[in-house]
Amino acid sequence: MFHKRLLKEFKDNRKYTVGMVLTQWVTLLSNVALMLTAASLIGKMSTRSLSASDFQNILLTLTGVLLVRGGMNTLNSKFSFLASTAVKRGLRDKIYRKLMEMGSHYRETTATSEAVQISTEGVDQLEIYFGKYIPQFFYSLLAPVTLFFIVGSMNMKAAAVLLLCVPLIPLSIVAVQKFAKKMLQKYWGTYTELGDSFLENLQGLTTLKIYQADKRYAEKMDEEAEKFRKITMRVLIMQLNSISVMDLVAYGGAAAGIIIGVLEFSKGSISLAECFFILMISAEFFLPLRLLGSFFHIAMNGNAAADKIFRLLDAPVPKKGSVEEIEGSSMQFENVTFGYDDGKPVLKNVSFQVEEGSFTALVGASGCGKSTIASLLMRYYLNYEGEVKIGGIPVRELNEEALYRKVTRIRHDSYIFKGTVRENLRMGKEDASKEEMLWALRKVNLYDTIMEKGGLDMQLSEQASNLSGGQKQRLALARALLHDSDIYLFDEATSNIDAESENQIMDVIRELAMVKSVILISHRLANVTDADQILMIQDGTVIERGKHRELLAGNGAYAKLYMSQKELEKYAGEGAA
Ligand SMILES: Nc1ncnc2c1ncn2[C@@H]1O[C@H](COP(=O)(O)OP(=O)(O)OP(=O)(O)O)[C@@H](O)[C@H]1O
Repeated sequence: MFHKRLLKEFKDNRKYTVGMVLTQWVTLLSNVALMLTAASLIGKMSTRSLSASDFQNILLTLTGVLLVRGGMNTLNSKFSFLASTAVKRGLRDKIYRKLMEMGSHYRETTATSEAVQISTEGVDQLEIYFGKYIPQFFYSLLAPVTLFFIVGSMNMKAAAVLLLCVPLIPLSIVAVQKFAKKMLQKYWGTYTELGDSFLENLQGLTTLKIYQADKRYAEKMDEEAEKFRKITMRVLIMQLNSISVMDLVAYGGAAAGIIIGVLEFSKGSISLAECFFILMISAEFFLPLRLLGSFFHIAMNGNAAADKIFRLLDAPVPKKGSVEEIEGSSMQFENVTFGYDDGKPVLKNVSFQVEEGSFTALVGASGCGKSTIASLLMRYYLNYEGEVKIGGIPVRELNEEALYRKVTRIRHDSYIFKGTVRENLRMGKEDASKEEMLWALRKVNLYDTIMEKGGLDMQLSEQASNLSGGQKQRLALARALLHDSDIYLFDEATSNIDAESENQIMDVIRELAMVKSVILISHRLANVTDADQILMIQDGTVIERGKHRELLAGNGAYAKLYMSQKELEKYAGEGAA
């Protein structure tokens, strides 16, 4: 019935729940007063003993009831609003803080689309849960008992029949609940899956178009949408059916009470006025529970959403490091073994040292583990054996801010934000002066291009789609230069771009390597020949290490790969000529 954890987390909301129950109860009492007055009026009409003061009474009662109902409704809506906004704000705040705490690690437990869905629609589902369902639950217990005593004071038999029929509604709700819980979980699962593929397909639309796979994927998404439509329809059918069952019970119960009332009147046990009152009030025994039943499915949906929200809130947060300052900029891998979720080791007993201010290149076939090494240095994963150190301090102990001040990673798909060039550059250095920004643009040979397009105020579209691939990557490099960290990790920073941009970027990297510690991951071995050390990686293991000349002389895997690339580039060059 209730999500215990939700109630515990928001126990401050109890005062609003009490307020809502009380306002509904006072409204019920005022309705009873009105019905009693109306019933006595009818009674007097039957005995022809009606006087002018009776009309006055009913008018006064009616005005009083209207005023009380109006006041109570306003109060009720206010409490409902306060309860639901407190929950929505509280939960969204918790989700936000959790996501901030987890940083990029949140993706290990929750897909981005799911995080968005649960913090928007998921949280909205709880509005009715707290604002309507919970108070209605308690009011549904209070109302029939109150009415039992009022009707019981007139006729115990009718009151007992009405009260005994009331539990049939919750019984039907419990029966539906058993069936509904699984269905609603499935509904949410299908919903988030659909959101996931929608987001992914939208982001990859250009790729899908290029490979003419958009139609196939559209059909796949249609199938998923159809699956979602079917489960939504099943949920709606279940809700409608259960409301029909509740209606049957509610109106059946009220009819039973009315029949008893009429029989009692015909036996002379109650007056006509009392009979009329029972006739008018009997439905009130059931209406609160019936309304509860209609909120029930929304509440169950809220329960399923709450499960998802708490799964995110309970996800383990990677241990925060406490070291706030890193002195040196050397790097060490000491017997590091690591695998992703599937447990298969990607890095096997990797050890190497990068001296402060030196230039190290990581090379090897695709999938051998180069980027994984960069990810461990960036502290993206902590569940490895061995030790990864920066400046002699294990990265596990490093505070993320300190690490990001120390290390800048530039990937082949660096993210450029929609906005001006200035805004993007200032991500690298918040207080960068105009001169510094222009210096960085000159360094990466982008100054003239940007000046032609509006200078630092040039508007960049989403993902900088109004720049070429090479320009975009050079802008990312300019931003990284402004960051001015002691360590730079270039992770395939020159892949997929034109040769001119590649050469310009490589010139900057070489220059940078004279004053900073640089690790360069590159497929193209011609780019790494100047490195102080080259690590040749194969299947997650460092199989060769040394300078370019040493490795060539060794005639091992590196030498073979270098020669074969050289041959290929020679043929390509000749072909182009
Ligand atoms: N997030 C991840 N989850 C699971 N497996 C992953 C993940 N990232 C990489 N892998 C796997 O780990 C292995 C090493 O990947 P990694 O990206 O480190 O290789 P790489 O040498 O950088 O490759 P490339 O040169 O193609 O970029 C691959 O088999 C890859 O499939």
